[in-house]
Amino acid sequence: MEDNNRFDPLLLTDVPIQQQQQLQPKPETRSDNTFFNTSVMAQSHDLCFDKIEDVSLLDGSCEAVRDKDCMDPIGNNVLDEISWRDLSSGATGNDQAVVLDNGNVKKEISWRNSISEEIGTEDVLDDENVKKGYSELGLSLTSPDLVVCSGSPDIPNRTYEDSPKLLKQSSLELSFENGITEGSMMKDYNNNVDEDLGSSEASFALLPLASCEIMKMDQIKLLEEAEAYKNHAADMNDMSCIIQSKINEQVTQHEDLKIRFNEGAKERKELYNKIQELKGNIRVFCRCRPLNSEEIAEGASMAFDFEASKDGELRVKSNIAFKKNFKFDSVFGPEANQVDVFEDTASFATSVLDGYNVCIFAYGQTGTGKTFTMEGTNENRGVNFRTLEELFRVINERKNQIRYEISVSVLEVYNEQIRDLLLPSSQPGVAAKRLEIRQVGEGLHHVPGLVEAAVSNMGEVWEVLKTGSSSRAVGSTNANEHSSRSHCIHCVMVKGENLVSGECTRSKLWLVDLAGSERIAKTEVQGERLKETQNINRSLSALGDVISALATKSPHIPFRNSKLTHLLQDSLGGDSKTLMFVQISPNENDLSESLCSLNFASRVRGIELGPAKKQIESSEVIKYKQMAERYKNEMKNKDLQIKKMEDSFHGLDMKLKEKELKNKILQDKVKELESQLLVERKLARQHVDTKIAEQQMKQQQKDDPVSTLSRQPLASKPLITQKINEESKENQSNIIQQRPLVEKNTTYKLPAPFPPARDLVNLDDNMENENENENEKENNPYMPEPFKIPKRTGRASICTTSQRVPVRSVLPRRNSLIPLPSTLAPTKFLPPLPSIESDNEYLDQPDCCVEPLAADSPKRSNGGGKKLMSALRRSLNKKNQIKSPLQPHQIRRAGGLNVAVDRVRVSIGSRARVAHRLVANGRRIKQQNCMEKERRWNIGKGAL
Ligand SMILES: Nc1ncnc2c1ncn2[C@@H]1O[C@H](COP(=O)(O)OP(=O)(O)OP(=O)(O)O)[C@@H](O)[C@H]1O
Repeated sequence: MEDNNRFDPLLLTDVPIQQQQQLQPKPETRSDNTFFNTSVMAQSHDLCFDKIEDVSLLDGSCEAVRDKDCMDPIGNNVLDEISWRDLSSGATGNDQAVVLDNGNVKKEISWRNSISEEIGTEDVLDDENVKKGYSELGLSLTSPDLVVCSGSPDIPNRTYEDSPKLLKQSSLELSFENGITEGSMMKDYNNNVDEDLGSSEASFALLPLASCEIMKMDQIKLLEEAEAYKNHAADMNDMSCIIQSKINEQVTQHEDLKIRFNEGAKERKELYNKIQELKGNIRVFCRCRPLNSEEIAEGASMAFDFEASKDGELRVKSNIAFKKNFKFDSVFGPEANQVDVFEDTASFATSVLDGYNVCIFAYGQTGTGKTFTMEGTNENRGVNFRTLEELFRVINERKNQIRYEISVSVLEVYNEQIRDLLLPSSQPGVAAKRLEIRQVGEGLHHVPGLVEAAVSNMGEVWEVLKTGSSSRAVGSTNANEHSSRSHCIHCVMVKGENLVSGECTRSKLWLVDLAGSERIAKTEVQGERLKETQNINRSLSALGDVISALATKSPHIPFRNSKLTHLLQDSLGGDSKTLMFVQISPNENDLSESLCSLNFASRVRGIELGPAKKQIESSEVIKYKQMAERYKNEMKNKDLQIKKMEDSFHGLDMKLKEKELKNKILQDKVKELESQLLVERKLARQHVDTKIAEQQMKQQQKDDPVSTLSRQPLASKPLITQKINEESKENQSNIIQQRPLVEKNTTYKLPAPFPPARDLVNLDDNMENENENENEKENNPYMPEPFKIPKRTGRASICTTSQRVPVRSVLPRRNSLIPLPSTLAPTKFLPPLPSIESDNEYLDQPDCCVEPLAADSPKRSNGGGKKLMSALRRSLNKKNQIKSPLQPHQIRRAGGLNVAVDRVRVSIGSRARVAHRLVANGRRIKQQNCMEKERRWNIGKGAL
């Protein structure tokens, strides 16, 4: 069995299993034990040749092998052996000659086994010789196949021509008969050995016999081994099948495990993210730059142990006095590239598209790689570019469900001033437009007037980023050749509209590259750089205060202490997701600064703000927003209208004042005219009286010349006339003084209900008559009671007709003897106003009534009286006209004002101040009127 397990390296290693199977001997060949039987020999030969053929098959052909491996001694021997075998079988020609019985075979075997013992003597075959012989024969039990195939390399070169000699020898050997004893055989054999030992040929002579024996042995072994091979091959086949299936099983199991592991890792990450979100959505990544060439040249050593650091842990090297480990969400060592860093950052880009506000900012000491991480270089683009690239990638993925609009703004906070880096004027050295932060809603801050560049692809994005970057304030310091002297902020505004649900989102992504904190003593900055550094440090310390307040859940968070914190208020306040890159230097010399940054970052990581809020705008909200916008516009328009109205009111107010002034002037004039008119009227009346008296006298004289003579002439009462004249003058002045102003009529109230229009004139007449009579009475107490005209309806004229007026039996006497002026002063009158209003006004003024003519006046019948009456009427009209032009205006205006005030009240609602002013104006006017009235009354009283 042990042999069975021994595999020929040639067969097992180089020959495929199938070919090995072909090499197996046929099982029938084992059924016959007769080795020297022709058939057995033939079989054995066949087997050998088969084997050799197979060998030749492996190498191409026997010939090929021979040609190819002619220098190989083993190969040569094998081939020689084969050729010899061919020849020997062919040369004997008689199969019977080689027939041996089983007993001989056994003997032969036993001899072989005992040969070494029996030879025993030095001169026969010592061990060495046996070994030599064996080796010469190529006997090798350990490699039975090679017994056939190999010869000893020590065997001298034999040629095919040697074969007949060997064959002859072989034939001799094979001619032993069955009865040959072991001893004789040994003897003969020894003799032969003795004979042949001396010469090399003798050894060759032994070969055929040995070869046969060996062949027999080989035959057996070959058969056994062939069987074993066969079995083994079958086993191997089975085994290989099993192994193959096991391998397949393992592979599938491995794949399965791999998938499950990935799923598990993903789930773990999601859960971790959820925990982070619940904690407060501030995540902190730590990144350390590699040592730069200068540091390497100086022989600086690494302050951190990144190899030992794992799973977000940062270990400070132990040889340093201060030992501390920090824990962050991710730690990127010096060997980490931009792709590695962005791998963990990409999820934030997706969050922006999902409607969350996101803020990513880099913080750290100057020269630690903040700008490298955020902006990167052309070859190694940073987070800014990659995040936008990711945005567009996801937008493209979601293009069938959601429509997005992206715009980018770039600004910087330089020396506590906000500058727009996309404005063309923002070139270095050019005074930039100053911008301020405004609160546009609850928790929403905005910088009005900031340029928002709409971008739709990465080409446009890159242009915007380049423009912003080129305008940024950069200076050279000891710590960094291209040190950022300002906080650079990219604001990406994302508007999303879900095409299916109609849900709208409006979110912002802030990408902030902070200016580096630096120790002034260390960097030795001066002048402008010093000022910049102080501002940078101040704003970073304000950021630190905000972080501390947030961490301690202070009720007041000092966001407004710096422009930077004011801008980042929305991001740090809790509604958004925040990622902070804390950048550190690997140099041991910078350890104190690095530790400061790391402590700060740890505090940031400890802040718990609660989950981020999705910035959703539902369709309803949008509708209401649009409505609010519309109303806002309408309000704006109304405000404009009100302003216009205010202006026009102001103009009207001015005009009103002007007109009041004019009015006053006119009133004065009216007063003057009225007094003039009164005088004229008195004069006219006197004249008329005189005329009447004259006529009466004449009439009386005619009727009764005697009595006329006995009567005291009118001229005999001069004193009375004089008295009357004096009284008349006094009355006149009193009347003028007592007479109210025309405008007073606007507030003057009629004592009785207003009479119908048609009665006005009659009423007028009656009133005039009454007044007249009273005046007359005053003037002349002896005067008899006048005749009262009964009230009539219908249109009445001042110029009454003789038919309408009843003849008075006794006419009153007039005492006035003052002569009339030759002509009345011509006055230009405007045509009388036909309105009732004017009549009313007229009626409102009892002092201004036209004196009625006596119904029995002889003037009625003559033209002179008519003329006078018409002159009086014209005068009266003139008075009316002089008085009235302003009055209707005033009334109308007052009405207009009221209406306007009402309108204003209706239209502007809360804007009552305009109306108030107008009302106040109205009130003022009224007050003025009252005061005027009072004043006049007082004057009047005083006069009385
Ligand atoms: N991870 C990195 N790999 C290779 N080089 C880096 C890395 N980080 C930074 N650098 C290099 O270090 C130098 C300083 O980096 P950078 O200007 O980004 O620092 P900074 O923190 O922005 O400085 P400052 O605050 O002064 O602006 C640059 O030359 C940059 O290329």
